[in-house]
Amino acid sequence: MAFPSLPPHCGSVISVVDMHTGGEPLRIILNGFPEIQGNTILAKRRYMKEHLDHLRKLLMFEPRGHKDMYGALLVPSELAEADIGVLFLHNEGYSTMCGHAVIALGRFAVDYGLVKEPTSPEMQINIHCPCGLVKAFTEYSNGKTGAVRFHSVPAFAFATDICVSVAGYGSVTVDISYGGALYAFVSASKFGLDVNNSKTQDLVDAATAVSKAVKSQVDRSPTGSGVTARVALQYHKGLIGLNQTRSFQSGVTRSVFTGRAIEETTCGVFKAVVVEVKGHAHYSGVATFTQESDDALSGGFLLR
Ligand SMILES: O=C(O)[C@H]1NCC[C@@H]1O
Repeated sequence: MAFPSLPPHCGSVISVVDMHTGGEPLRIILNGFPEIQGNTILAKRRYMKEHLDHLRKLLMFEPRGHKDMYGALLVPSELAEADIGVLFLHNEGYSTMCGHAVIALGRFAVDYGLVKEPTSPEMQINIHCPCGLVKAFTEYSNGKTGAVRFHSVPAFAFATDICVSVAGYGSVTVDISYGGALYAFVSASKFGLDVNNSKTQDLVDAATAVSKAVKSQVDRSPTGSGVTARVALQYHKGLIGLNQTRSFQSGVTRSVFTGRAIEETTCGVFKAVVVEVKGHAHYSGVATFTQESDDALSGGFLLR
């Protein structure tokens, strides 16, 4: 059936491009947003949180999104070497780093002409994230973008063998490591679980319990910043050397990221490493979202 004309729309209209990286969604905002004020990326993040949080909920929550939706809002950066700046959005707020988003943005920036004439076999894109400058390298040949690798901000083991009390599970030993965001690592076997074979909900329940004690989460993809933090932790423990590539598979989607420590560095008082993470992102859609003034649910809601 052919529709002769579009129905009338009123209220705000926001256009997005949807991608996913190993199954983890990313909604990139194309237009329809007001200007984000602030002289630095962190000031812009605060401005968005204080003045435009309703737009995060509009795009991340149902009926347009869902609890696990992620978003990227491109903003100008104050760093001369940055090609683009980005704020990351999700169901709870604004993260400092999002590796799966960086992988998707590596393609998007080239495909949407946000950076100068692409070069083959790879194009470097400097992405200013709230955690700092992240260098993405996008494969490019015959006019097509491919896999993306990125170099993290310095990553380091923050604390190891920390005992935390986890509701319902008792005392659990965790390692805490930074990969642009802080992660707590705990062996699934301590919960009688296996990341490849256990039910996702059981893993989520265990991670949520640990999260309540030390803050963490379970992801569809292997998690870019999580892989970064994990490689830094393994390097710190002497389990891997420089340039030793490890593969990390999502127990949920089976998608794979690779990670390796490529260089020693420091971050304040911590011995740190620059970690390279590589993965694939794909486009999944283009959408224009609208909001009607008489829709009581138009601001977004979450059912779980
Ligand atoms: O890849 C990442 O780093 C992100 N994925 C969802 C949670 C993390 O921020």
